[in-house]
Parts: sequence; C-alpha cells; structure tokens
Amino acid sequence: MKRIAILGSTGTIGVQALEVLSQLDTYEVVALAAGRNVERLAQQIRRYRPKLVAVADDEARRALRALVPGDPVDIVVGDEGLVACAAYPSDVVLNAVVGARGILPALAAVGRGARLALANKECLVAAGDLILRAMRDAGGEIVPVDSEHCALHQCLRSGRPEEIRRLVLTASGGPFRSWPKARMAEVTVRDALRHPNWHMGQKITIDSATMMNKGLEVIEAHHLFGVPYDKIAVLVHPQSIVHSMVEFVDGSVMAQLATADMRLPIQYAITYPDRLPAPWPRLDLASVGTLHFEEPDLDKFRCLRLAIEAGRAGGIAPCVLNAANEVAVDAFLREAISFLRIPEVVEAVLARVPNEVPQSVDDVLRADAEARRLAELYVSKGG
Ligand SMILES: NC(=O)C1=CN([C@@H]2O[C@H](COP(=O)(O)OP(=O)(O)OC[C@H]3O[C@@H](n4cnc5c(N)ncnc54)[C@H](OP(=O)(O)O)[C@@H]3O)[C@@H](O)[C@H]2O)C=CC1
Ligand SMILES: CC(=O)[C@@H](O)[C@H](O)COP(=O)(O)O
Ligand SMILES: [Mn+2]
Repeated sequence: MKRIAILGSTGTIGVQALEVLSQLDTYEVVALAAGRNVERLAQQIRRYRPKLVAVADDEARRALRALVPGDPVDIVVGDEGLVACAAYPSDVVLNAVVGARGILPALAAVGRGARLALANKECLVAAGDLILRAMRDAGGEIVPVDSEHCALHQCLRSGRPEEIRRLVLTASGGPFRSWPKARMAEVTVRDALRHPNWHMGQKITIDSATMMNKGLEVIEAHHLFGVPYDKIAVLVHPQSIVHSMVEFVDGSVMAQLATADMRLPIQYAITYPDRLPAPWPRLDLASVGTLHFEEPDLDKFRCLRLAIEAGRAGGIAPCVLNAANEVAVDAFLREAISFLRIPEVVEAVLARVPNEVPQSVDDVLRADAEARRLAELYVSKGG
C-alpha cells in the first residue's frame, strides 16, 4: 500500500480524488485537510480512517470532534495544521486547497522528498522558484493535476527540453467568450459561475470567466516545465477536449485529448509513471465531429494580459497579482464589486507594490499580505 495525504479533501478536486482512490484500492489515506465543511469531512474520516486531519480553525475543530467523538484521529488547525498534514509521512501529497494558502504545505511536501500531486496552481504562481528549489534540494517531484499541465506532462514524457518550440495551453474562453465587450458590464455572479465545460469550485470558476485562470496557468507552466514566457502560447478551444499541446522544433505537434473529467489527471498524477485502466466515459471523436480553435481576446480579458505581464516581470509580481485577484474574486462573489472591477483592482495593486526578487518564503508571504491589504482598500472603495 502507498500512503497519501489529501489537502482540500472536501472540495471538488478532493472529492474526486477520494473517488479515484476508492477504485484503485492500493492507497492508504493517512491525512486529510479541509476548511469548514466538517459534515463532509466527518463522512470522509469514517470511510477512509486517516490518522491526522486538519480544519480551518478551533470552531471547526470543535464541530468536527462532536461529529466523530470516539474516533482516534488527531485534529489540528489552521495553516500549521495544513503543513502538519503535508509533513505527515506519506508517498504522495495531493494539494487541492484553494489559494495562496497552498504555499506552505507545498513546500513541506516537496521539502521532504514526497511526490506533490499539484492542483493548487496559486502556490506555484506566488512562490514557484522557491518551491522548485526546495523540490530539487530534497529530491522530491511535482506531478501536475491541472488538466492543461497534465496534458503537457504527458506530451513531454519522451521529449527533451531543447526539442520544444512552444507550449500551447488551451482555454475554454469561459462563459463570456462570445459576449460582446460592451455587454461585459452586465455580468452577474450567476452568469460567471456558469462554466461551459467544468464543474469546479467557485474561485477557479470565476478565474475561468475572467481568463485569469489561463494567466495563472501560463505562470504555472513556466515553473513546471522550465519554459520561457515567449515559448508559451494560449489558444482558445471552447470544447475543452484538447487539453493542451506541445509544438516541437521540427513542426510536430503533440496534443492530449480526453473528455473534460478531472478524475483522469488526478489518477495520472497519483499513479505516474503507471497509467492505469479507468472506468470513466471515453472520448468519441466521431460524435464530436469538429474541433474549434480561436485566438484569445486580450483586450476583453484584461486579467489574462495582466497575468502574462506579471509572469514576465517575475520577482514578487505574480504573487501580488495572485493575492489581489483572490481578494477581488471574493469581493465579486459577495457582490461587493462588479465583474469588470476585478482586473482594475489587480492592476491598481500591481502598480502600488514595488517589484523585488523574494529571497525566502517570508518575503513571499509579506508581499502576499501587503497586496491583500491594498486590494481590500480598493475593494472598499466599491463599484
Ligand atoms: N476544480 C477543478 O476542476 C480544478 C481545480 N484546480 C485547482 O485546485 C484547487 C482546488 O480547487 P477546487 O477543488 O475547485 O476548489 P473548492 O473550492 O471546491 O475546494 C477548496 C478546498 O480548499 C479547502 N479550504 C478552504 N479554506 C481552507 C482553509 N482555511 N484551510 C484548509 N482548507 C481550506 C476547502 O475546504 P472546505 O470546503 O471544507 O471549507 C476545500 O476542501 C484550486 O487551486 C484550483 O485552482 C485546478 C484545476 C482544476
Ligand atoms: C479543469 C481545469 O484544469 C481548469 O483549470 C479548466 O482548464 C478551466 O477552464 P478554462 O480553460 O475555462 O480556464
Ligand atoms: Mn486548468
């Protein structure tokens, strides 16, 4: 049996991961971490019998303990709890928490040489250089769960870095791909939460609607595959069947295709280098008929442009972009700001924080906190 810790076990990725593990039957779930959904976490504890669980705070711990009164499981809290779950002895840590909260557990996992199955893209955006360095120093590894990066990982299995001409990340374009720019001022939370192809948590669904998700993924790809920004392209593909492609120097293009089902990348990241049979529906290209592609509109989707610029700027700019975006998305979901204010808040915060190269994770966490403070100020100005 291999041992696995799942961070974000109550979220959309976490729940699908436990479903995948139930079918594999060769993994022992040793640790689970979640935020405040203690009812779902209690069910998971009863079924998977982890040794350690983490929840967001003491209130959640009390509520969880009341639901599993006689269970021997240890319950820890907060960011220290998340790190304790990542540090708990295991072969694989699946990081599927949302947001920059994923940085410290990612460092804890790769820093002890474990495999990090990575869904939490925000940690690489904010602290990619530090996480990659910690991974190399400890001999750990990262296998991406994000569907595009899982696709690229598969396309690159037999390739050498010097053979890559460019990575092509596909993007669905989100629910507003075909809306005229003038109509974007009318976007409601309900509209933005209607992703055309994927059922995901609220934060990433809004990121897909602004196309910030694709910008974060460009930065994620830069770190994961060590490819410079001028060799990473974004191509809109509304069907989300081609999950990404690699163009090689001789003109060959390798693509990975599959139905839009995250159980595949989750299983791949856990079992790699093994590719195991799976029960989910297969791709039927004859019934799909035609695959459609188009260029992204960087004028309509300002978040995508901002993210690419922050990635190219490097230093703490991607961390600042990410933190400001988290605050702005949260405010949009609370209906405190409009959809079009999201890029405005991000751009204003980026302009206020001087860029520098972070030397340590403390530098990153300080920049994250400062960007959040400024973003809250812009949000409180309303609009
Ligand atoms: N969903 C998808 O298909 C994809 C997701 N990703 C990435 O994976 C990550 C997770 O996404 P997704 O599953 O959609 O998100 P969800 O919102 O569905 O789940 C988020 C998880 O994080 C947990 N969490 C929230 N706050 C805390 C906290 N303070 N401490 C500990 N845990 C906390 C939540 O716990 P609780 O609910 O108990 O509060 C939940 O388990 C994101 O980074 C996303 O970008 C990447 C590609 C695809
Ligand atoms: C499933 C997954 O990996 C998401 O990141 C997805 O790609 C979002 O779709 P968009 O292409 O609309 O951002
Ligand atoms: Mn993705």
